[in-house]
Amino acid sequence: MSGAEVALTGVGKHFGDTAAVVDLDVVVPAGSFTALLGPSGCGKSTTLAMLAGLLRPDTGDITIEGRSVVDVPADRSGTGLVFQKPLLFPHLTVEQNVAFGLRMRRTGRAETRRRVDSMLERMWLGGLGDRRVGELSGGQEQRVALARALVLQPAVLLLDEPFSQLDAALRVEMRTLVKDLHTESGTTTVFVTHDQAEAVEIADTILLMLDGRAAGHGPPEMFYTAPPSLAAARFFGAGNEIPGAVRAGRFTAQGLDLHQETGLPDGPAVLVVRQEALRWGAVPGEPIPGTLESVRFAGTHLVLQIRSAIGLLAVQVPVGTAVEPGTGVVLTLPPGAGTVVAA
Ligand SMILES: Nc1ncnc2c1ncn2[C@@H]1O[C@H](COP(=O)(O)OP(=O)(O)OP(=O)(O)O)[C@@H](O)[C@H]1O
Repeated sequence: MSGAEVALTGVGKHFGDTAAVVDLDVVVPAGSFTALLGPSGCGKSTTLAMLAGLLRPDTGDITIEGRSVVDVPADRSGTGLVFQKPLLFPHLTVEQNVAFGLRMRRTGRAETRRRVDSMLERMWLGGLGDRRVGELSGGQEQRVALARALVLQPAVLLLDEPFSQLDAALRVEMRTLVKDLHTESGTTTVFVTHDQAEAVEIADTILLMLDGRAAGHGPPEMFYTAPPSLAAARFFGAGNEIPGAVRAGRFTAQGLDLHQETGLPDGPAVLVVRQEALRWGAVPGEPIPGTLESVRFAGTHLVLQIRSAIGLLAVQVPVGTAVEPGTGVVLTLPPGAGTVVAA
């Protein structure tokens, strides 16, 4: 089944005095792979639980393909859910776990067998159908949990940090599997993670949540090349923050016009520039003279710290670049390399 559009309008949820989710207005496009990203406690799991119909929002509405699901029981909302822990039925076999939902729906015996068998094959679980789930590895258990959700052909697949308990190599394998499944089925997928690298790798769209609120929604590249706020830039590790001000659409720092255009109104602002967006040496762009203070080996590159008139700046250069601390150097800010955000 192909995916469905999911829309949240003014969605909020409190637990006592804690505002877990505040006024969330988001449209998750049909067929997208959306990462719900943010630090611990920002409201990701609460949002997912509301999408799944496990929690009722205090305010607002959630629709799937235009139909409100706020008062629809979780098993009828058209969503499939996989948690951090597989939560399989321990007394059932792999095959019985995967068939469970179909049996509940009174799907015919032959049809159930056909769908379960084909799902087990697809999940590299062929031959394990008769195993008790207690005899499986962590990765196999999580594949059974995925199979159990997907065999029902949900319109929306909801995944809450599904691989966080697996080791690094297995996580990479499972990400590839989930991405391939998404490509094959087109099922709208919402994937909760606190890991920015995982979100960038797996998703076509990221919804960043900070303190219960949406703090940016767009393709992964957007958060690198045009972060919507200082907080969003910091979450993605912007690298350099140059304080300054906007006057008539131009950003200046320490009286220097860095030729960065912005639509922001006049007032204090910060130019965020990733370490890899600054250039070492005089190339086309805004030259920034300074003194090389330190050099740090970072595995795939060197990170240089340069003292300049606009503050201490970090830039990445290839390993092997000839650098000598204490010497005068020139960095370049290429046109459009930074983003001006409100302070
Ligand atoms: N059942 C609950 N009762 C009380 N407070 C809750 C409950 N569930 C969540 N919260 C609070 O709501 C806020 C958001 O929690 P949520 O679990 O949605 O965040 P999260 O981003 O998923 O965090 P994590 O990555 O740590 O799972 C937190 O402050 C949390 O303590």
